[in-house]
Amino acid sequence: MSVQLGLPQLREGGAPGSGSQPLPVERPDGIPARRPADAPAGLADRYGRRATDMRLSLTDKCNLRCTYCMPAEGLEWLAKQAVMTGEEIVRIVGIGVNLLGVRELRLTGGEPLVRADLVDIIGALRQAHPELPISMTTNGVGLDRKAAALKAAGLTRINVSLDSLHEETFTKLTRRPFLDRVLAGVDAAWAAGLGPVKLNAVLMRGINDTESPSLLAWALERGYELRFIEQMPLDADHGWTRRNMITAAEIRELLSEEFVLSPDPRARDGAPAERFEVRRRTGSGSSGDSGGSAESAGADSHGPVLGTVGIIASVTEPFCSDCRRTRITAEGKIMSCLFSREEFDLLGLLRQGAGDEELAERWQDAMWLKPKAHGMDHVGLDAPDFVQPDRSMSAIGG
Ligand SMILES: Nc1nc2c(ncn2[C@@H]2O[C@H](COP(=O)(O)OP(=O)(O)OP(=O)(O)O)[C@@H](O)[C@H]2O)c(=O)[nH]1
Ligand SMILES: C[S@@+](CC[C@H](N)C(=O)[O-])C[C@H]1O[C@@H](n2cnc3c(N)ncnc32)[C@H](O)[C@@H]1O
Ligand code: SF4
Ligand code: SF4
Repeated sequence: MSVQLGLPQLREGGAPGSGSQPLPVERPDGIPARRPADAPAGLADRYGRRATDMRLSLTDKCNLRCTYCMPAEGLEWLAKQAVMTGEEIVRIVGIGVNLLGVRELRLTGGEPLVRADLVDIIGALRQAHPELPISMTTNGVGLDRKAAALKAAGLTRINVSLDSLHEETFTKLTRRPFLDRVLAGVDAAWAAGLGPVKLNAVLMRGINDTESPSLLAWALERGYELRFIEQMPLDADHGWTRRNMITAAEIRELLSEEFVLSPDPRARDGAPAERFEVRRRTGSGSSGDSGGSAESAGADSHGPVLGTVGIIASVTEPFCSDCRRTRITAEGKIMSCLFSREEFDLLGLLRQGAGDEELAERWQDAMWLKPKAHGMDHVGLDAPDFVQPDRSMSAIGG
């Protein structure tokens, strides 16, 4: 079970703040539950990082059942009243932006498009924060009908998950026959001006791994930025194994059959994706000579840059030391790390009548306790002491 962090016990009907019990000074492991008074401003943590990128889950529901995320059946949805309303979302985002230094917002889920009030929520967020970059990660089902409205409401850009261009493979991975609908959604997002359109593909051994070069060729032709993602242990079925996952080194090797990758000179800026410039492999057509690492390709030897590709290597090349993310789940819980086993019930406190300042302080306290990496004090999703969160990726907000 996840631990609920530091929610003060309020007197019945009483206002928070003066009426609340003080938070425990120390947790059993000796870490103070409140951040020290001289801690840096904003959403700082004990490891010198500061979260400025907020990822907010709009719902735990989804219309696909990707094998690396959800079970085929049997996952219960949150009760409607447990999920943040549009107004609550706007208030929480406002606290993050106005009081805590949040500079970017990502809407995710579950599947954000299944929320009937999605366009209204985006419109209200945009009205409150005219300059805030607001992006969304979606599976793309139904996006063809909503892309223009999302753009008009103020969405800045979009990422769409697309693991395969083969109907059979897509259906096997997502357990739903919706490839055509996703492709229509990707095109509509581009046409609506929601670019740069980024595509996410989780590679699964023996299913879509060998398709990676053709998926990249397809994306490059259309001007989409494809990112390959290492599968993480966040599936409801707990089927992940380190041995069976496709690593970043393998991804580079697979792509080297057709392409030459060289490091993108732009700064990474804490992004999960390491970006590479892509050129088509010319000459002998030899494959596999990159040894799993990016080559320094001369423009003449391999032709012009066709675009970029990203590799998100959360498992084998983690980027936790520069993590700038804070997460809010659909039921308004703060998760300081994707793999946190401790959550802080911000929505509960809000519904008890807490003011913005108090909510901001509690958010800071929760982030102060952010683990160093992978929910622990060290990296290692395959480490013996790693414990997979109770929630699947869909319920956390990926
Ligand atoms: N380990 C880890 N992986 C993350 C985290 N955030 C995102 N990811 C992974 O990165 C993938 C892509 O995330 P997206 O929501 O598409 O966006 P992004 O790559 O963070 O951001 P942009 O490139 O700015 O669009 C997710 O599917 C996760 O697999 C994180 O905080 N920790
Ligand atoms: C949880 S989904 C939520 C948004 C939307 N439903 C979608 O699929 O884009 C966000 C991202 O998490 C990724 N994801 C889900 N489970 C994952 C896992 N076990 N390992 C790595 N990435 C995962 C998906 O591929 C997707 O790109
Ligand atoms: S990855 Fe996204 S689309 Fe797939 S099951 Fe999870 S939440 Fe749904
Ligand atoms: S695993 Fe945790 S610390 Fe590492 S990048 Fe993801 S959210 Fe940040």
